[in-house]
Amino acid sequence: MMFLHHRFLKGALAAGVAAAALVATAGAGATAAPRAATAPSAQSALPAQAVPGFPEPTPHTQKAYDPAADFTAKWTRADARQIKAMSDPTAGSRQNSMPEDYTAPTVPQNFPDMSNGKVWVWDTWPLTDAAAHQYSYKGWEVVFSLVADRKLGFDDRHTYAKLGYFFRKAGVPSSQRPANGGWTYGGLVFPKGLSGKVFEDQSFSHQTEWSGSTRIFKNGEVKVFYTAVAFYRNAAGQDTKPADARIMMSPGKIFANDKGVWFGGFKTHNELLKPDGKLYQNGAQNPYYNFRDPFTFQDPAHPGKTYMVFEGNTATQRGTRACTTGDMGYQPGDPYTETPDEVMDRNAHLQMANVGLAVADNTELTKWHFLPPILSANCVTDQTERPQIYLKDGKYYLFTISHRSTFAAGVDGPEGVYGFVGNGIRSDFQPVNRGSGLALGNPTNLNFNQGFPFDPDYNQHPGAFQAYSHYVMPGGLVQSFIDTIGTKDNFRRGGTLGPTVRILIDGDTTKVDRTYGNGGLGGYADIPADRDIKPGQPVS
Ligand SMILES: OC[C@H]1O[C@@](CO)(OC[C@@]2(O[C@H]3O[C@H](CO)[C@@H](O)[C@H](O)[C@H]3O)O[C@H](CO)[C@@H](O)[C@@H]2O)[C@@H](O)[C@@H]1O
Repeated sequence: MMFLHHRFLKGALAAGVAAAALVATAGAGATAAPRAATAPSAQSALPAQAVPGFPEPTPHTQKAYDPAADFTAKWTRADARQIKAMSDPTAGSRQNSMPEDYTAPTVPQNFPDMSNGKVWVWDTWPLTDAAAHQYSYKGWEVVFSLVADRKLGFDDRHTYAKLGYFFRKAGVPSSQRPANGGWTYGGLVFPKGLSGKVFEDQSFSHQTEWSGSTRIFKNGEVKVFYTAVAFYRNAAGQDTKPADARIMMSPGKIFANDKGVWFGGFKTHNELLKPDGKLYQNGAQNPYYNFRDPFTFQDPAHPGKTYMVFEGNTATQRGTRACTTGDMGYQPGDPYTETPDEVMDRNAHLQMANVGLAVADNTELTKWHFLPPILSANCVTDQTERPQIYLKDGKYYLFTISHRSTFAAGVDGPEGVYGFVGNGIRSDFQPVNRGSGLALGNPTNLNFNQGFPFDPDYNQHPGAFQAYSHYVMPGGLVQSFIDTIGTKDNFRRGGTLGPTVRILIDGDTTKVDRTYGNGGLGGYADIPADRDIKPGQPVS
């Protein structure tokens, strides 16, 4: 069965009404901020060739700071412009095509379904310890996924999302697994009704569980970190989110026998954090604020402490003209520069993403406090989603995902993974790959000069929306879910995990490994554990 994809709808509607379509989507529960509240996108009115030349990326020192310090690295507009600089065939490009090194191979439309039609599946993460080692438990690999009933349209899934899990036998080579990865759907993780108790106003029309990470400790103890979101029906019959999202933690236990895996506990749901309006924007400041996707970890440089990165926004009132010269990031002599006022006149200041940092105040991980954000993308993009800290060769990588539609006026990039490298969890992070930040994008027929939103060339590539919500695993393996494959006249929605790909991470570069799997495409839903744990065994 095919569902009409809202992206293609927007593409067909063209720029004049696209902003209205975005507002409508947001009213139905989306948190992607429209670029302009009332007017059509300012960027669509730009001349076809708005960029006469390219700036250099902003220099970033990668210097490390104390995690509690008040230093926030910037992903600047000059940095983000490198995405175009390395892909535009006409404009003195560094590369003369969208570089294959940062582009995922195209996924075919005849993909298998990992849940065999039971549920829609999207954001997914493995069972790990605080160092991101992926554990099997008594010989079973386990993953956690946002799931929703297949009776819903795929784009309605966010409003009804719950946390589910899958398991499969560990230690089987990908080539010997069934095409869909061989996972068994275990059902929902939490007992019904508990994750929504945190909201003072219980009159929500529905309440959802968003992403997330799950950590394993000794004796089969697990802690699930997730985002609680409540939707309230307004007089016009739309679902809105007046209550701030909460970052939550619920402790439970994993059990397994030779037949499979199940969980107990999850009776207590602890509220850890809600946006404070000082470091992290809240709903009173912006109805389209983003606050979610906790990822917890320990930093070898700060033993005994547990940290969390999460998706946030700069804490200004929506519409505040808060972007600075530093957010632009241009250097003296750059052939192309913009002033903050120029870009804010085009509403770029409605896109104010950051990556947040918090630290636990107790060993039970039930009490936390905010630290200043580690990265801001003011006037660059509105969403830096599902951030994760990834340690390799003594470097600290910050990976995050971003939609094309959330880039600010005048900057652009494909759906995919963006990466930043530094020397600590708080660092002057340098965007990877020619200073752009693009680590792994969906394949596109990019023509960045046609303006937002959804230029026809972009949408004509069947892979432009093939994958989202990537998660970078040990060994550079990257898993993601399939969103839509095809063009507007012939497409198939996903709702299942796509083929795992591998990126080679080396210093400030990443590169798609096309020798991995079949031309770079590994097994579908292939999330291999790299450690096995028995009950009672300490987890490193
Ligand atoms: O389901 C919520 C979790 O999913 C994440 C990452 O996948 O957020 C994705 C996000 O985008 C989806 O909705 C958009 C608008 O409806 C749509 O344009 C996009 O294609 C979808 O992937 O979901 C929220 C809510 O709709 C939106 O703000 C995000 O961009 C993750 O961050 C959430 O925990």
